[in-house]
Amino acid sequence: MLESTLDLPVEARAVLEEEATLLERVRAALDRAQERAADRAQERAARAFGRAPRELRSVAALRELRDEAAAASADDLPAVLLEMSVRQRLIEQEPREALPDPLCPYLAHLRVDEGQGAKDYLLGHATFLDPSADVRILDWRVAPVAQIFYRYREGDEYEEAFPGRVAEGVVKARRIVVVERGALTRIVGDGLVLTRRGDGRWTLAERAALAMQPGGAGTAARPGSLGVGAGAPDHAKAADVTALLDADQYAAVCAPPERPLLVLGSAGSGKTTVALHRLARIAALDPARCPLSAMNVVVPEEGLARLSRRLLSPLGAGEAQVKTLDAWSSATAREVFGKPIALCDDPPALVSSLKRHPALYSALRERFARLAPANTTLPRLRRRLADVFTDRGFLEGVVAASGGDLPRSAVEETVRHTLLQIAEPLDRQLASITVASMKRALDGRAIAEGTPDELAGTLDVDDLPILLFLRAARRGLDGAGWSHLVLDEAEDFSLFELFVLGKLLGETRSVTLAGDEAQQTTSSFAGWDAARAALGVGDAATCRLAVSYRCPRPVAELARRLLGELAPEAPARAARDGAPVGLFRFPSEAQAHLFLAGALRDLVGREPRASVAVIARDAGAARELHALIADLPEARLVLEGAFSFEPGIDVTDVDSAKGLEFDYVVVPDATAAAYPMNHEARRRLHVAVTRTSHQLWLISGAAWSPLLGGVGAS
Ligand SMILES: Nc1ncnc2c1ncn2[C@@H]1O[C@H](COP(=O)(O)OP(=O)(O)OP(=O)(O)O)[C@@H](O)[C@H]1O
Repeated sequence: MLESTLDLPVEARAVLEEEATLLERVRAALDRAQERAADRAQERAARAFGRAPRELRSVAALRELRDEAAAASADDLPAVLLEMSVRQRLIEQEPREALPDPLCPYLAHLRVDEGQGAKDYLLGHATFLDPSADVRILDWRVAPVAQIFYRYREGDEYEEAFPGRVAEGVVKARRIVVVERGALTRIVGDGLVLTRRGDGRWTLAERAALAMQPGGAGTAARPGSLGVGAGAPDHAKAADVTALLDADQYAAVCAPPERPLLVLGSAGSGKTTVALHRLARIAALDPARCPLSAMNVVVPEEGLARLSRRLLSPLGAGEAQVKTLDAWSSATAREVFGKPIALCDDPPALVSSLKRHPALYSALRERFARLAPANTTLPRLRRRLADVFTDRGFLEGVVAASGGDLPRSAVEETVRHTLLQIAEPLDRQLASITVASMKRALDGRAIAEGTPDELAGTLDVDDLPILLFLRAARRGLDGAGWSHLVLDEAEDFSLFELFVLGKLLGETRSVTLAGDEAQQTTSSFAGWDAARAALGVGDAATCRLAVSYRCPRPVAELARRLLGELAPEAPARAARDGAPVGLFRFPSEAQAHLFLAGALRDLVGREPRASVAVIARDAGAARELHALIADLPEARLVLEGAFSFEPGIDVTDVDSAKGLEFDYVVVPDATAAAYPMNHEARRRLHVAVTRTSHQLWLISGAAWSPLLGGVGAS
């Protein structure tokens, strides 16, 4: 340790020594606590079973018994199995005391002086106190001291009302601490950043200077080279975001649980982070009233659902239910209507747009204002919906009210699709034929498979929220008993979905909506007032996050330019500088692809820990690109959101990548054909580029997208 810090100035060395000593003290205290916990568990076992506890609880002994069982004779087997089950139960019953993880016991260090000498507090995900060792680790979710950490900076005087007292003092030290596999690897103080390099030596940077380096990696991007070192093997792990929350984010996280909250902000400003931290805090504050099993997160896409689960787990909230909108509406429809509903796999995009549009919501409210509750059974609602979607006059009214969002062709397309869906399924038409083989096509498939007849008898997944809305509006829905609800990427929820979710939320009203209108990728957004009203929380407080943390400045600036007139008035402040955006245009698509494949191969060799996304305009384009690098073990085609979040290259499309982030993003088709001059293309390209946390490349094998304006020309 000492030798590895010799190059550092005295003060930096002192900080490092201090943190190393503190970590050592914590580790020793945790070791002792673990031993005590084990002893207590053994005593309990001894009391309960009257047998030598250590021997009973031994996992090794259980393994031996398992081997014995495999070789036991039929006569001996019952006795061996009985013994095994007793031991297994004992091991399972062993109460797990929630001690902090010794390999990463805390995230931050706060030293305060309230007039009686300095006192050290550590913030982590679980509370652990050992006064005799002067160790205080506090759970950030519930400890009042966390307020001081998030609201003040080093040297600040503070005054905070805590339960039963007013705390006054001075912040002596405020440091974010990164511990990886039990070893200190980074200390971020308010004025300095200390990082342990791969060779074990420590380096020092000014905090402000660090923010100006691309990806914090300290390496400049070379023109034509993808990668700034973020995924290099010796790159230190980033600090836990829980320790990084800014004062506005922390205030939103601490908003009263019963108060509905709308969290707005540009891409990468921390909306998901705030929403999930708020959920975790509410559960920790009152686990009896707000059990995690009754907390729900609903998001539009599978990728974000997976990411949300990963983010909730270290916050101690891994048991919260995370669902996609489609999974939620299918499960709810099954529950409410009491039977499974056959769904059409791939409804036409235009029909989906119409079914999610706010103009349809208004029109249906009016049309069914007097629907009798008795007419809200599934068969009757289906019939009424079929009438609606084959009523050209009504649909033309919806298109006219859509303000140009929906083209006239949506009317015919919806009528045609609905007629196929309400046709009598072939199975039923052929019911009189009893020989099964006669109901199969020549290739052995079911006779309707792959034909328009396959649609007969189905509904679209977008019909389910409409059916549920009609049912809920006329007959109500039983509350789901949820204690908190998070709706992320809420700009993509339809008013039907919001209405039904609001009814299920019932009296609780504990809800966090997070969204960004500039990122809407479906036709459903009706404005935040309408969204709040449909959800039944018209009085929700609004919090606007102003700093863009994910994207480096060049990417944030490009993203804003792409939005053009759709950009919010006040630009978000980019938290750091970074590598310039790479722009590469080639005369043909084939050349563009060859160039990209080469750059990706180089990058995974140099930075095996990097996450790279190649975000194509749609699934078909993603498939083609993946074929080019399919031989690379690091390359994965991800179309249904099945992201692994492992290092490597995800070749995917805009819809799948929504809400996610990657070290490096490549848009392989920034062409006029893929992103023409219209609002939808603006928002989609904006979503793609803002997935970047370190470096962005735009590639075109034809004319640049006009949305890039002067950027592409240069
Ligand atoms: N205060 C902060 N300091 C540093 N990093 C932060 C901070 N808040 C959030 N982040 C990081 O910024 C990134 C973006 O956060 P998050 O995904 O919550 O943003 P978002 O607003 O939901 O983005 P999007 O709208 O694009 O889905 C994440 O890597 C998160 O850990």
